Amino acid sequence: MPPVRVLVDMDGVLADFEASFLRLYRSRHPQLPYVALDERRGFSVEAQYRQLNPGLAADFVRNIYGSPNFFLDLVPIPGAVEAMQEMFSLNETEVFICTSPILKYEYCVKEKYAWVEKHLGPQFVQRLVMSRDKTIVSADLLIDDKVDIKGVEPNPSWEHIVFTCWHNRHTELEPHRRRLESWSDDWKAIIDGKRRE
Ligand SMILES: Cc1cn([C@H]2C[C@H](OP(=O)(O)O)[C@@H](CO)O2)c(=O)[nH]c1=O
Ligand SMILES: [Mg+2]
Repeated sequence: MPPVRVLVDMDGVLADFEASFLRLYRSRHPQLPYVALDERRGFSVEAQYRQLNPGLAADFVRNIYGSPNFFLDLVPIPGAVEAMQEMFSLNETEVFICTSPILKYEYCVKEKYAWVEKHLGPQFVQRLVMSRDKTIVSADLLIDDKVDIKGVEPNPSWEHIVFTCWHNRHTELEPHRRRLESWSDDWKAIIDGKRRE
């Protein structure tokens, strides 16, 4: 039987983008209104902050996650590091990290590599795929918090498993779509299910 190939997203799945964003935003702008984590709706942080405060300058929110060390200092999502080490050691399983850099890439790209080496080790630095378009990367599974993943390939090879995150927990999915609620959820059963397909 061929191995099962799994792509694991980084922000929102391995690294806690939302919590770090809020912490840095509040420390820089303690006088401004903010969106609490359990009030987050929709993938784009910027879109929701703009709704709250339409007068925000174009790069006001983007400057937070475009800052040096933002991506390097992201805290791992609970259970993520352990799950990745375990997934890496499974027989007949190929695991890769698949992440999109932000367009203001100066710090982000290098820091994503450094984060992976720091938290997951050099074996995962070799397994880091950076692409703004994940539909062209081939695999059996993509575990990702972004509900709508679009790109040039209309029929990606992977099944997208939605990783539950602050911004998507209220999103209703079409009945055929599956979620991984957290790293305590049974990710091994999802991989084993793919082996039998
Ligand atoms: C702008 C923005 C980016 N991101 C993350 C997702 C992408 O990483 P990843 O593909 O690892 O989830 C990256 C570029 O969009 O930044 C958010 O999670 N929320 C946002 O509002
Ligand atoms: Mg993500």
